[in-house]
Amino acid sequence: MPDAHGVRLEVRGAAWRAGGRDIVRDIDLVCEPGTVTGLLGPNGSGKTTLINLVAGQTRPAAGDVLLDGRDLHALPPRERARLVGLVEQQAATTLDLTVRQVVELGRIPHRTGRLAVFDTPPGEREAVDEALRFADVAELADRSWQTLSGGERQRTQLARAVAQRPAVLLLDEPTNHLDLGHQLDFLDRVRGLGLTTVAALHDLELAAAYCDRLAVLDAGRLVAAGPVHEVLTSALIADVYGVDATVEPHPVHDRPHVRWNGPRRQVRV
Ligand SMILES: Nc1ncnc2c1ncn2[C@@H]1O[C@H](COP(=O)(O)OP(=O)(O)OP(=O)(O)O)[C@@H](O)[C@H]1O
Repeated sequence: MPDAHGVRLEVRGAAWRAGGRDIVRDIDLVCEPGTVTGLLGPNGSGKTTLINLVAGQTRPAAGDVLLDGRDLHALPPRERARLVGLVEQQAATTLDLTVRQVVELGRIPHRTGRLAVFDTPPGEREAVDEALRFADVAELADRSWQTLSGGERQRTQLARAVAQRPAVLLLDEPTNHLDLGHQLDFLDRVRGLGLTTVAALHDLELAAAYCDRLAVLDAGRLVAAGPVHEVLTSALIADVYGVDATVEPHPVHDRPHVRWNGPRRQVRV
């Protein structure tokens, strides 16, 4: 598995525009090395947009993304691809690849010379095998990607990102196809990687249980960021999600536990 070698990620005044409007703007966010940051916010609030900016997939219209002080968007593409691993919300491909071949794609940024895409060099097979085991997809290695279930695809994409051995791991709603057991297992394993991780999550319970810090987007603006217990309050849930909820310490793990009572507008006071 990758050593704990996360870098410091800093987003400074970042903005991105499309369709004549600001999709995100004035985003200032610091993620210390090896920490897990949960990115929260309602549908359309800009989580995927911010993740794509940090992944180097899109360029900010304003501001910077810095990795250990270096401008991510100024790095050579291959170096950027080595440093940042991305598990997208819905990874689609029409190619008929096996699970092993999908995971091998994670090694491409590390290759030098004129090796064919699936011509795995000696020594690299180990990284791929480790990643397959890590994400619990080793038994699926020879299966066609096209035949996988949603959860199996998500775990395969995690294996690809782990095989890449990045310094920053970006996860866009990584647990949305996973059953409860695999959700807990997935986030537990991700924490164990020790990478600087940003995960867009809709499940507030999971975010509270597995993240060190939370960052909350609302209509493209960062409205809160900080340690989980400071950010995840009933006032924030009411403001951002329009939901009446009670937040109290979880009886087992002492992290915030969210109990929703209903949409805010229907709650009588
Ligand atoms: N290329 C684009 N052109 C126009 N609008 C866009 C474009 N990309 C994203 N948007 C809009 O920007 C907003 C933010 O989208 P984004 O996918 O970042 O939200 P999100 O917080 O990830 O949402 P969800 O929780 O639904 O996945 C949405 O209103 C979306 O429709």
